[in-house]
Amino acid sequence: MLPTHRFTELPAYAQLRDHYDVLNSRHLRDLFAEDADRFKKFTRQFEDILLDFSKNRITDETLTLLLQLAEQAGLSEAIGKMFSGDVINQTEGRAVLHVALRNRSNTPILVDGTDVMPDVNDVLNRMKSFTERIRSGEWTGYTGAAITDIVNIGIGGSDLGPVMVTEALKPYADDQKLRVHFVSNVDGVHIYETLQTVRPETTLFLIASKTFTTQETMTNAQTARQWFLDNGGSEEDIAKHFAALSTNKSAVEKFGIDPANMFGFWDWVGGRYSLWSAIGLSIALYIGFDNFEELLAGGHAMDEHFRTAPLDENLPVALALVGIWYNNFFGAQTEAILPYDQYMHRFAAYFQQGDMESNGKSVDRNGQPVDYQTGPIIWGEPGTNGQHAFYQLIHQGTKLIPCDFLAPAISQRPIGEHHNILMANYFAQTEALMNGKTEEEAGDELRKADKSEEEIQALAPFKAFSGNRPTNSILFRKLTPRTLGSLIALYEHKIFTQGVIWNIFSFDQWGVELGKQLASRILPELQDDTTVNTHDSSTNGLMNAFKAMRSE
Ligand SMILES: O=P(O)(O)OC[C@H]1O[C@](O)(CO)[C@@H](O)[C@@H]1O
Repeated sequence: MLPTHRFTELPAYAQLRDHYDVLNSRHLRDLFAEDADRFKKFTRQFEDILLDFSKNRITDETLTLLLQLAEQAGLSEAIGKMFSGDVINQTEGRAVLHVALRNRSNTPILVDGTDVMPDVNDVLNRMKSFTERIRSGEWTGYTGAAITDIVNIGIGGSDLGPVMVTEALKPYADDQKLRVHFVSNVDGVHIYETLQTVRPETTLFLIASKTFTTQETMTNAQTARQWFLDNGGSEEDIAKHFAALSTNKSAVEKFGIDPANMFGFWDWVGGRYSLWSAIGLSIALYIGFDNFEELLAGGHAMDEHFRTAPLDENLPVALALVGIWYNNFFGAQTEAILPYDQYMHRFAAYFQQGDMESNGKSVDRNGQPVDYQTGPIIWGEPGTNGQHAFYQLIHQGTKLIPCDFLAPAISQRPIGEHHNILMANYFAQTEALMNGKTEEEAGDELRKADKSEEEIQALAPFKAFSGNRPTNSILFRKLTPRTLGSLIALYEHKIFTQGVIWNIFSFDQWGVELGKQLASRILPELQDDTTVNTHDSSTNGLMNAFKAMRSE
């Protein structure tokens, strides 16, 4: 069990409120002018990853108070409990052990008195030999031809992680010919379009679902199965073309997948933390098992840092505290994740689930409604594309949007001046957001451009930037599997830290249930043309309009 507290009653909370009143009127430009050591003070290094959080509206005192807040919330104890397999997902009665999946040191981790590492290693070994057989062409489809295409069918945590990682690590798949496809949406368009591009005799379907009951995944899996049977495959051939990644053995067998092709995991792996488990099989197939192990090693290295580094040297803790500062004291509603790396184009989408499904809660660990803000809205796109879309609002809008800027020093595809141009934009953006441009400076520029004093007066207010807009810069050497593993774990532990401090449960997701329940009640009502009158007037009206439109 995690310790509980009242977030707003922690002594440091009141001190931070008072401190906010002082700091809110300070400009980042002045904070930098006053303190030559700011960069040194507010950067933290972990292996090849540098976190610079100096361009935040903080001082030494802010950081001290935020660290006290973390200590008073029992963060150190909570970290210990997660790593030791305590039942910290209390509403589901489960431990939270994605860290065990990447525990390369193999130190025992006990759940109910049993070490989970032998089972973890057993599945990893099976994934390794399966991956090698598929990639080498030893495993063949029903015509004797090697597998060329992997279709992962899954949704949420059984999709977003593998999609994000396979995109991010595309350069590591250069050596081989396997293509990966991902089908998640129950919209038939998704499976239709994917099946257009593959052939049954050379395709391996991975049915990825922790529960093996998710409506979208089961529907897509049945459609894939039928397509396979309709296009040359037989029932006996299914064993060569379907594998399951799941915790639910009986449902897998019922679906007709050979238990030898099932790669299991455990209830202590949350869906949105599962890319490190058998759910990562598509990743291993795509980039090879050695690279998959490097990804795990990177995650493990960050775990060890999070578990052992003092809080004030701890990268996930720094990210979490800065986020809390804006979320709970400045009233910021959102956070943008902006990778300056095209291969990371699904990174923000991945952490939309990671963060929002974890910390989108309004009841605290005492079962009481919270009277403070919890998880932020996460969004973002890669730079520089975002600059030409939504950065206007970040620079000059009325909302405070803390942003994380991520970038590699070394491009995976060094072509001409591209990377220097990309990085020039990366550095320019955080500098611009911090410093802004005064009306006076805007006026001087207009004067240099020979504008009349009248024009200057009229235009300067529009050309000024308030600045004082906070950013974190996360600079890393290169987007290797190891570094990506560390970056993912960095954000995972940030989310955990914030959940502990907000006194909420970060590892359940009851908020997704109601919609699922209602959809299964509505589905039979859509199966004929009878007028619907069992809901409110809007839902009835919409369903009846839908029925009328489809029969026109
Ligand atoms: O892997 P499953 O069981 O199909 O679940 C998929 C997703 O559905 C959810 O339970 C809720 O939408 C997610 O947490 C999970 O990642």
